[in-house]
Amino acid sequence: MQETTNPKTLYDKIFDEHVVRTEKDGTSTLYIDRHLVHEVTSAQAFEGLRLAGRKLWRNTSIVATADHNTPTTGWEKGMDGITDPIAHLQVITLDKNLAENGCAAYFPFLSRGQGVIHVMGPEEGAILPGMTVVCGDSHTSTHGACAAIAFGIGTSEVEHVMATQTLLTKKMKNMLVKVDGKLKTGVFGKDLALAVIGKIGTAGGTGYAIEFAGSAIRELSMEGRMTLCNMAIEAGARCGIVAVDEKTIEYMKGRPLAPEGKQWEHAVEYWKTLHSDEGANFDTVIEINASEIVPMVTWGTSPEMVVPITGSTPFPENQPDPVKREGWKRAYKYMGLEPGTQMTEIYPNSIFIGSCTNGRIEDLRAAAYVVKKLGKKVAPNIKLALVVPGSGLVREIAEKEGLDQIFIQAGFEWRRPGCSMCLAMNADKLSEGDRCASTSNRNFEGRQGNKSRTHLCSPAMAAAAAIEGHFVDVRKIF
Ligand SMILES: CC(C)[C@H](C(=O)O)[C@@H](O)C(=O)O
Ligand code: SF4
Repeated sequence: MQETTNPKTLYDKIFDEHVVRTEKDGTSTLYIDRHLVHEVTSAQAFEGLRLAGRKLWRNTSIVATADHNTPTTGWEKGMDGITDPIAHLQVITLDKNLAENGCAAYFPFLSRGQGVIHVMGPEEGAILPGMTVVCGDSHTSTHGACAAIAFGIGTSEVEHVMATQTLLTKKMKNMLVKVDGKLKTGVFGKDLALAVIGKIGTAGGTGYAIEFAGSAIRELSMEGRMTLCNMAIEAGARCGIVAVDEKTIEYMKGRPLAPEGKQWEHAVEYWKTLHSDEGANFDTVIEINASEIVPMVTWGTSPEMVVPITGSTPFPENQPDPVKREGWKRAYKYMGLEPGTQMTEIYPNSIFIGSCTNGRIEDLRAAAYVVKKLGKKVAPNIKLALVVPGSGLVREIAEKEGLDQIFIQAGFEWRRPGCSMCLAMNADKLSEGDRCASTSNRNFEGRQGNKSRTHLCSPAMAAAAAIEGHFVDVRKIF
């Protein structure tokens, strides 16, 4: 008799490999391979363990850094550079917890390798194909780009993983976002991410793991795939994932925590099986033609409030859903904008290039390319233009390539790595009424500072807005 195997999605394949047991109600005990840790969501978990007299089940699963609270200037002042007492305490508590408990790798504040956990993690080879990866941070979805199941968890779950190396969870449904065709020059992974969210909405992916597939995804670099998976959570999906291909394997090669020699060969053999099987069943399929995607910019206070740069802000009366209509009206008030405004007529006064969405080297290269090509200084209406590399390594590579000088000479500030102005948890904040072109992933009310306004876009778009003083169609620059 011929053996028949059930075709599986990539997500189901990795999930099933990690299930310890499944209860009748579908709750599974899932084994966790990699635990990423940062200063904001780990302190209580470590404290919980201590109080219970427990040890870490496998401290070598932990890779950690301090990123949210850390300043991006004044590093010469050492720990004193952290002026906020709570932030200061969180950062030294992380130091203490990791010294006491041990880990696979730790990049403390002020160290050369420090960076946003979701930028530094893949660079270190901490995330390998086929792994289950968690972190007390919603943008853990980023690591699905490495063909891993990666998702954010809460602080009590962080403690559970530390104590048991497992997590109680239910299998998500499978969604396939199939993107075929070619992205036009000047259109990036970020535009694709915003286009997907614009299409399915911020709740479109709720309950799903989204696999991104199709020729346009194969064309994306690993960095581009990370940008896309990073924003899966903004589409409501806790987890985004991309199958292994040659780019994935090439990316892993020689990374500090990647396997070597015989183990590498073994690993690669397994990694090559990490794709959805022919005929695997997806609960939902969305198809997108990459060649139709135009650079995108958000106009409102949710990532789904997004339009192409060639368009204008929408009219609430055309929104059929009454809840959304009210949301739009509120967003207009908050953003200080009118319906029907051409996107190219929006003038930010601040620029933020960085974050775990777009703080990678190819992002800085794209931004620097635009700055150099336009050949001018930051526009007079821009009072603050920050470039914040996502990690120490990104900063080093950028400096070797002279990107820092391109930015500095044009009037940008070149900062140390960290979450920075992505969220108002450190000294990099906007003031009331400020309007920012930002390469981050969230444009919620107050996200970058009390009563500040955020327009999400690609690094090329943010760089162009810095120089021209307003949003422009960056396709013309490339
Ligand atoms: C602070 C952290 C828990 C939070 C997250 O979970 O994503 C932050 O990184 C964010 O981007 O809002
Ligand atoms: S860069 Fe922003 S989105 Fe990413 S982890 Fe930091 S705060 Fe969260």
